[in-house]
Amino acid sequence: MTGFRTLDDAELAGKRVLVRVDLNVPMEDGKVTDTTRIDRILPTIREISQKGGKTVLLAHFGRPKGRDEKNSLRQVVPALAHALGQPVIFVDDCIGDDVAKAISAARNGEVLLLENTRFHAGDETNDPAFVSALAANGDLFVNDAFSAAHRAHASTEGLAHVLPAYAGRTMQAELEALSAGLDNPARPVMAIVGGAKVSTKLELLGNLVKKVDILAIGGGMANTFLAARGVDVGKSLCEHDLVGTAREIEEKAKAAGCEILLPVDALVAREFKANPGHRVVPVGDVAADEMILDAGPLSIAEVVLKLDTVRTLVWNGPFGAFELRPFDTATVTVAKAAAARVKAGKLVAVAGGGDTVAAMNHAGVADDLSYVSTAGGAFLEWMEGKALPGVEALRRS
Ligand SMILES: Nc1ncnc2c1ncn2[C@@H]1O[C@H](COP(=O)(O)OP(=O)(O)O)[C@@H](O)[C@H]1O
Ligand SMILES: O=C(OP(=O)(O)O)[C@H](O)COP(=O)(O)O
Repeated sequence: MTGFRTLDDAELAGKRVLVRVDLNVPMEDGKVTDTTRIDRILPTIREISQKGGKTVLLAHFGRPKGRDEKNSLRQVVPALAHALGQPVIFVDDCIGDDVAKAISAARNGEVLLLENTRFHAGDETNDPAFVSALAANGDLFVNDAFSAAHRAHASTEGLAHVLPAYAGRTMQAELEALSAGLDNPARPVMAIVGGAKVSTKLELLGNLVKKVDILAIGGGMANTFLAARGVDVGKSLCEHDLVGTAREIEEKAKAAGCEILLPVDALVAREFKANPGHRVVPVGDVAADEMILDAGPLSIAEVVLKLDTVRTLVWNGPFGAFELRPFDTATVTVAKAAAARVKAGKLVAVAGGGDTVAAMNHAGVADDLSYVSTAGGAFLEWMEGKALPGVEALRRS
């Protein structure tokens, strides 16, 4: 890979190597339910250990406001240690003397995981004092978190300016695979954007509609667009204060000649749990106390038909609450349809995002798509053609 220093360029023996990774993994009852993000960082950690460095992992989990046990990275330790096949030393802060002592006590080749960087406000504000406090415990910085590279945070961007900085093996692999698959995508291109992170992903659809021919919208994102069209979505996940933005995106799509597909029917329920009483309704018939939890059969059929008209698919965000049956139906059906077309050589399909990867694994197609990225928001911003702060900071000056 040109333009970046990689682990090939780093002198690692005896060094304290701060490695930014993405451990924002799907969890249920305190257990990791999809280990893809963990599995992808293993090559970097193992290489640092083999070359005699101490790996000091930095990561965020969730979007905490201050310290909160629910978002502690301690709960990720068993899955990480199991995948790595060696113990992981957990330190319950990411800056300060206790961190320094734990690193100094560790032997070369050992692996430490520091507590959630977002427990300190300075991470997200990229506060220079917090950057210095993080940097005090490292000799080198390796960024292996492509999926968090759209964030200009202290642990993703700031550190690269104060320590010798290198791209990790996953960062390298993601950039190479996305460039190879999508730099000049075969047209027409369809994007599917769903999921729950409506406010952070809605804005970027305004640019995405200029890059793709069809945009199929699902999940909480679709509910916000439906509300913008005057549909009553009941208790559904929906950012009502963003309906103006949704309308603007529809206008931009029209101007750019991008077709927007919204669900015409839905699976609705009164409770957010597996196998509740649910019904299939046209989107105009959602009762005030019901939630849309998945796209309905007509909507699924429309998306599957469109797959036959496009040559490239990019996908972030599930169509529904796929962790709960039967609200995995739309995501699983479309995933299988995409995988079949990839297998037949008719489609290049790239899917990405922490929960999207889990959904593709759940559908049993993760190995059948053209590429599965660990990144969701970062992947969409990369698709838009935006410079990602975490990547830009790694470029050789
Ligand atoms: N209609 C819906 N209502 C509530 N949650 C939904 C709905 N559709 C999808 N979701 C949720 O969206 C989450 C994934 O969203 P997001 O974090 O944006 O995806 P990713 O991590 O792949 O980028 C899943 O946990 C899923 O349950
Ligand atoms: O899970 C992540 O992104 P994704 O949901 O877009 O895949 C990353 O860890 C970034 O998390 P953030 O969107 O809270 O900054």
